[in-house]
Amino acid sequence: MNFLIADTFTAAFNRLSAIDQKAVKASVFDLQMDRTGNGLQLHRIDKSKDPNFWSARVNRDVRLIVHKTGESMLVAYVDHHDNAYAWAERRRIEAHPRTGALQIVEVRERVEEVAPPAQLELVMPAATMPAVQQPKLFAALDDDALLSVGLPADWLTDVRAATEDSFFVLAEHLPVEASEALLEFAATGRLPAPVTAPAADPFAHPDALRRIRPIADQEELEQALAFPWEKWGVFLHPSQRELTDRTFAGPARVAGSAGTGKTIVAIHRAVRLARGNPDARILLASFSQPLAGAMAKKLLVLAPETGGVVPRITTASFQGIAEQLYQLEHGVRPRIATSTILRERLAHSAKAVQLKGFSDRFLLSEWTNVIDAWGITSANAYATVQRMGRKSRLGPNQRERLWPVFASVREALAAERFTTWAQVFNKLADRLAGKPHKPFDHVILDEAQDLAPAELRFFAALAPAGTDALFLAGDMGQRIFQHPFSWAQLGVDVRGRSHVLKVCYRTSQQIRRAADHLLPSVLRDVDGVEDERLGIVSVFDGPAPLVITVSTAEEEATTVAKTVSGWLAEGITPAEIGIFVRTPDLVARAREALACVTDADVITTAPMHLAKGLEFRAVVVMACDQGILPLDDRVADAADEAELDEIYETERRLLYVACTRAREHLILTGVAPASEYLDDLRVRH
Ligand SMILES: Nc1ncnc2c1ncn2[C@@H]1O[C@H](COP(=O)(O)OP(=O)(O)OP(=O)(O)O)[C@@H](O)[C@H]1O
Repeated sequence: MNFLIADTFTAAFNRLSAIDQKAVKASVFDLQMDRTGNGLQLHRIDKSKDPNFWSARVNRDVRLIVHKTGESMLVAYVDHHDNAYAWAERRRIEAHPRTGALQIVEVRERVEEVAPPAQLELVMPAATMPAVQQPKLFAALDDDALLSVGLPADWLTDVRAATEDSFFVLAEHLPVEASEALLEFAATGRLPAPVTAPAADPFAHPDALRRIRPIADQEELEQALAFPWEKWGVFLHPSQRELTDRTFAGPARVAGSAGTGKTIVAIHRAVRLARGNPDARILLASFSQPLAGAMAKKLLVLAPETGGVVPRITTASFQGIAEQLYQLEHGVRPRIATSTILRERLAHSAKAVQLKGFSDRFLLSEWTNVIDAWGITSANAYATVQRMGRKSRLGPNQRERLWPVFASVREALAAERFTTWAQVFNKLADRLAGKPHKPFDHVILDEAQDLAPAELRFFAALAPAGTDALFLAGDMGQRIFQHPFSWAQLGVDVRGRSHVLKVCYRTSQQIRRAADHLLPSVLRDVDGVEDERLGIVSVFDGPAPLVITVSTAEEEATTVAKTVSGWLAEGITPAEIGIFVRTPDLVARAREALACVTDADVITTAPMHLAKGLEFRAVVVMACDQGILPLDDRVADAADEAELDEIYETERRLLYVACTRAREHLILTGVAPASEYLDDLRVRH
């Protein structure tokens, strides 16, 4: 007999007190050992429409709801006595007649039972909103189309009557595959192709595996109950599972907007590869040490078994792993030239050759993004380099004049035993290329959109080329540190092996939609790989983000303090709040605003660049003033119109990253005249 648990059970389990949870765990373990349930006093739930629902006694008050057939025992729900019964009385578990996926269907009897739609707050002030009757979102879809995406027949009428505001309330009652497909239809006018059933087994359908997981043994059960709030540890979206399980003949990439679970896929994939081959050595790396640390923690959730796969998965930051390998080779850490040193050496060399017409900023940027990034070591190489991502054109004469400056800086740095990160990565890549044995079998990288050329070369060389060697997770819309360049030219060709995730788990529909207005709907990289950003759906609903422009910094501080205090009063903890500003200097403005707020020291205040990869229940993006977003200093850096465009776009992406850290609440504040980007967020959706 199959033993299974449902996500409705883990979610309900999570809401119980610690004492009740302990008792429930013991009962579920008993049930797994003795699947007849004889020891647990099973009672059939007579009032349920589904004759296979039974209750099992956990303690005086708590009841476990199981669904028992000849072939399977499914742990479906748990709650205090009356609630547990009420839940089971209103559910059916059955294979959907069209898709074949097993579903937990909420029985739909009377239309008025569904709560009226919540009044949604809108970004625009109410006074300026025209009072329009909302169109029915799905009126154009016939029964056949609605059933094809897994909508239970009971809900056809409600869905056809749904408007934009009422749909989210309704969506909570529907199986997720149906609500996601309908949201995608609302966003794009297209219904996604249904997931085809692989076999006659309704439990094996990819949509069923999102909510119901077969448990093979006690170890798996322990893992599933160890961190019930980490739903991703047990239940994956079919598109996430597919990318976790698939074998790729060459380098592959997972893309997707913020919060679509790219990191989750990267971690699952690492564990899957490690479990699949007991000798495999895997690198799971991310942009920074804190992000690598966060992945290491999640890895333990997914593979808690001691002595298991975790020791074979190395988690590290991009620079961290390079530093370790450098140290192994050279016995010392690399002596990295800071940007102050570089600026000083460049100015000195420019003066020595009496170079005119190029600013110090330009020299540093050309050094960092062209000479050093691409490892240019000769005048010839500089004459022909494509200066990828540098939009300003440089003719042969200009390059000839510039080269002696860069050549002398290279010599000066070498003489002082300085190196740069790009040199470290490039040298290690060269060394690895000649070695028959590589340090890893599989390399998985998160935040791949911010890889520099030398870093990509290095990571591509870390594992033997071939099946599943390199897997990259990233979102072009969040590229904030690097100029774009061709991955294919460096041998990392992901064309045909690039997949986009479309379900956003982090950010409410309202916040995600507003943030999406900051970016184009399709992003294309240098190799022509496209990320389509239309049709992304969020799995939950919340208040619309607020955009507030005030006249003075004091007024802004008062607004932020009031908002944050309101969140705290609502039960959001200080650790669940993040405040982001454009530059490190502005962090003081955020701290001052929090001066009178309780437990303010636990609230994260940071520059936007450090927001990457994080998430908070509530976020404030402060100081969105003109001159700050985009940052005047950076705009002044632009060598020409084309470079100016790139700077504007990068600043926009930075704001997108900051906004998409928010799960439920987002507020943006600025002192007038405010950042022009705020107008995009204010657009009525
Ligand atoms: N299948 C899932 N079920 C439930 N929650 C999920 C699932 N997949 C991801 N999540 C949750 O969604 C949030 C975002 O996931 P993750 O950090 O992997 O997204 P991301 O695409 O890497 O985001 P970003 O691009 O912003 O770094 C996390 O809280 C994660 O736990």
